[in-house]
Amino acid sequence: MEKAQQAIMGHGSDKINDLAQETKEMTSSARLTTDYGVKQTSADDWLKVVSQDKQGPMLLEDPLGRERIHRFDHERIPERVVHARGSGAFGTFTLFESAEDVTCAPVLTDTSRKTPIFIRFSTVLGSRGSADTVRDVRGFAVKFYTQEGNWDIVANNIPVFFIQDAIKFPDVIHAGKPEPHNEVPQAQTAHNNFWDFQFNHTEATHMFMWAMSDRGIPRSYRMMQGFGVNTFTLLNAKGERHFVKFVWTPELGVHSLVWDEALKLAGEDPDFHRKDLWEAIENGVYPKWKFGIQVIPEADEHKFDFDILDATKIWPEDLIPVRYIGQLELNRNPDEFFTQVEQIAFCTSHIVPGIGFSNDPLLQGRNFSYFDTQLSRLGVNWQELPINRPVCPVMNFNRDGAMRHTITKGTVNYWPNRFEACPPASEAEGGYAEYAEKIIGIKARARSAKFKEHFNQAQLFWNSMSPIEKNHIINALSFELDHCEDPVVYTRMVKRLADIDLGLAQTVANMVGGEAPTEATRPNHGRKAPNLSMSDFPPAKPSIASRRVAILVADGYDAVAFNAVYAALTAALAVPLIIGTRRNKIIAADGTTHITPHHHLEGFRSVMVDALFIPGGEKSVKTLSQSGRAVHWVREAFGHLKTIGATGEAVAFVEKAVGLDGQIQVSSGDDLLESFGVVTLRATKPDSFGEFKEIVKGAAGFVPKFFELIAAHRCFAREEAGLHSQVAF
Ligand code: HEM
Repeated sequence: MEKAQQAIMGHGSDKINDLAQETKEMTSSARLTTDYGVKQTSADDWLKVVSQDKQGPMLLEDPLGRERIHRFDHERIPERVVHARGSGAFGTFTLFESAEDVTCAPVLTDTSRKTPIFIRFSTVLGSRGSADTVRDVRGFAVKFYTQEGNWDIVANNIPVFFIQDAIKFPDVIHAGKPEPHNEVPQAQTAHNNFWDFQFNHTEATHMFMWAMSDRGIPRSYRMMQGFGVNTFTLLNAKGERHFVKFVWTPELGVHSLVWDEALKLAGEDPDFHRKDLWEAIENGVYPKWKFGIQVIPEADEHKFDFDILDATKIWPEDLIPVRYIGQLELNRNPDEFFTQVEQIAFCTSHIVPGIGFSNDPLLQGRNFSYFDTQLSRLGVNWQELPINRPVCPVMNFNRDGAMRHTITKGTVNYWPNRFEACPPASEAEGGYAEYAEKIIGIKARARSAKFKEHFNQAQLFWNSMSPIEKNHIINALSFELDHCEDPVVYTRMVKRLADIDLGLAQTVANMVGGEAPTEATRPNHGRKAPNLSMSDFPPAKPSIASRRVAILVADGYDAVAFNAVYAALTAALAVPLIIGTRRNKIIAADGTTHITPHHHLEGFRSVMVDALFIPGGEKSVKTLSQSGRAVHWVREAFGHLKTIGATGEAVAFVEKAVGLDGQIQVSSGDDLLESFGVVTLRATKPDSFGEFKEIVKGAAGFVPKFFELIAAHRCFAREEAGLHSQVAF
């Protein structure tokens, strides 16, 4: 009942209210019926001809039995041909600043509006049941249910694409998906065919650098940027046209997993991103993104050394700054996965008046592809499905087809008709008017000259990375090419890297085999651009909200330290997770206080949290130090650059577990010490934890220091000093 009410009142958008008409509640007062509405007396036994021992053959006559099996047999629909694995949520788009100078679309000019949205996140290559944390591009598709009709930005978390022309899409996807002879590997680019294609198809070079960067293994969907990738156009009331790219940036900053963590999560918690999104929304920590536009006046189309219609190129922000004008917020989880997340269908061709296409040849092909694929995935009437239907009236002469819902009254189904029923709208009435673009040309399979340059921006991207990000790209390429068994593939690919940077090519060649190039095939131009490195996006307000923090305990733990940290984490809207030696009650050192852990050491693993705290307590710490699994928790968290906090007797435990012979400093008394993301305080008093108010730099007290480090996401100084790689985990 509460949920039904929430569905109506909840984040009360037009779309939620629309869906409420279609939403049913399963309650104890409801009774089991067939699909045709007849109440059923049994859910357990098929109708049979029975003898006295109640055994006997089943009767085909039983409509309930047959209906149950029929319906089950046909439950699956084809999964998406790409982006099959995903999850999503409802939310709101709020406009802060009118963009009426460039567009007349009310969704981008009317600041009093709140537009309902649904966002679906996805990986690209894996099938529907594959793991969330694989290295891949992430889909970031947004449906705006505007008053003028649905507007879809079918975006990714990477601003460029592998191909310039849609005709190549089947090739790039075939090359990345499991190989055709043995259907291996699942949801991976680390195989011969993917890298064979990357070598042979040089326009993909810029994109594969992004995919090999940390952007390919996000910590959370909530910590990724979104990019519309393709070039669209905006039309203002004066009839002027601008080229536009859409981009949005998360409030929480842009953060990634580390590779070993991503690999392990794929096995230990394959639903990691799906659960993360769900948990944050359930806890009221709503993910938010600043929504922006990059705009180029029509007259400036040819002013750049790249073609602004080429989807393998970014528009560098020092040349074309992002103008942030609004906010996307997710604030409501779906009620049912299938009817909402699986059945939602996006189309790049869905635009509203004030927004138009460009001659971007990737976009033009996408405009055909999405609509077409929805026909085979969902059927011709897919736009009538509750999640897909607009919140404004739909009225036309499209008719019939499988699963048609709408009942349209009247005697005519064509235009023009003698009743003047349902005429086209005038522009003044909000009718979509195409921009009158002058086109004179010859019919040819051709691309503009600037499309043929494939390496400048790959270099720009590489040059703009921080040293740590560069290391991670080298490691990613070294991993991927190590999985290519065919020497032709990896020896050619390392040569290709010399088109980007000689040092990069030499280091990777050394790791994966193949002749290390001795000179750059193409000198590095040395240019950089802002906002390509993930480190360019620190959150405006540091926060640990929604961060998962494990607290490791055994019998005899220090309840004062535990309570102080647990309460502070809760106050900071983080998610404290008590990890015990067992899930049954754990008794504190005082012999009376106790807690019930959320998980036990074997059931949960350090990869599922952002940070670790171990309170003192002689007996508890002794038990933990004798547990190989507990030691592994500490080492793995250290190896994955996570903040580790320890107090009392746990300080010595952490020092020993990490075992770096004094390379990290720990507290020896009442001195609070932070060393490479390890915060320790050996001698604690009830007031030594410090009070949590807000996260500030250089705060005093154990808790504020611990939180400051967690808010920084990971301790990269540990990696820079080469400490994490000395620890076995
Ligand atoms: C700029 C490059 C591209 C981006 C950013 C992109 C993004 C996406 C996203 C986010 C989805 C998942 C939608 C969802 O969540 O349901 C998707 C699905 C899909 N994309 Fe793309 N894509 C790109 C290029 C292409 C091209 C060039 C084609 C074909 C010519 C294509 C065909 C498809 C198809 C068929 C689906 C499955 C749609 C469904 O079944 O619902 N994409 N794409």
